[in-house]
Amino acid sequence: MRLLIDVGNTALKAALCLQGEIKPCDVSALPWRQINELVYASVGKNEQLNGLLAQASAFQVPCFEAKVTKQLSNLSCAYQQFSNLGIDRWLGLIAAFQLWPQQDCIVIDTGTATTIDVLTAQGQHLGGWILPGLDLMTRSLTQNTQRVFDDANTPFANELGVNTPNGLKNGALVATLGAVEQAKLHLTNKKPQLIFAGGYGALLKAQFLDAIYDPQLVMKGLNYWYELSKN
Ligand SMILES: Nc1ncnc2c1ncn2[C@@H]1O[C@H](COP(=O)(O)OP(=O)(O)O)[C@@H](O)[C@H]1O
Ligand SMILES: CC(C)(COP(=O)(O)O)[C@@H](O)C(=O)NCCC(=O)O
Ligand SMILES: [K+]
Repeated sequence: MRLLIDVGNTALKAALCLQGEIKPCDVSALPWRQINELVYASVGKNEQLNGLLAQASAFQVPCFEAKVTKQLSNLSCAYQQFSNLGIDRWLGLIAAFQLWPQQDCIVIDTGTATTIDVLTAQGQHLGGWILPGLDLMTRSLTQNTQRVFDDANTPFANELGVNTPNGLKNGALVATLGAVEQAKLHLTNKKPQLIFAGGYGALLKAQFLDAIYDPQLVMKGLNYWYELSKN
């Protein structure tokens, strides 16, 4: 069994991969004796990750860290300084390229930040954008203004705001949706496959026709990275 670990700026996510099936798991109750290798990706330092790596070595489980490369199979990274690209973004691109081959894709991962990456059918990463995540957007305003306030029961909606929490939340949503529309302009094919992942992925996916929400996208990318890199 393969343990997959994805460390973001907010949370560490874990999953177990068995015969190609990826299932989220709880790191506090890991079947260490059935784990053959630990494959991980991290966008920053993380104490919890260090603890897991220490446990892995205690159980003699080999560990492999995913890194961004300029090229991986037919996928190529837009960044000259490819090591500066967030590994989560690279993994999302790997998963999109493997799952939707010969298809222009836009990968949107909503975590602490919302990242948007444009990928051509030929596997060329054209680049993308880094936006504050929806909660980061709303928090930055409530914490830096006197009269903008939020309301936990107000949903994010693609509508004009008719009160302060509406204006705040809907503004964060439409800013993010607008960026996705802008990303489409960088592809000649006007109907690229939109692939959403991350905490608000389902919410964003619902705003578009024929879009995909895959909460395990980054984990699938991590697994593909390992398969493609170990050979
Ligand atoms: N189930 C959820 N419902 C709503 N928001 C979520 C949920 N999970 C995550 N989020 C949002 O995404 C952020 C963290 O999600 P995650 O994908 O774990 O981020 P990261 O990859 O940056 O660690 C949270 O700050 C919150 O904004
Ligand atoms: C933008 C990110 C922080 C998103 O990570 P997350 O929201 O998952 O914590 C991450 O992709 C990152 O650290 N990127 C490095 C800068 C870049 O991608 O250009
Ligand atoms: K993420």
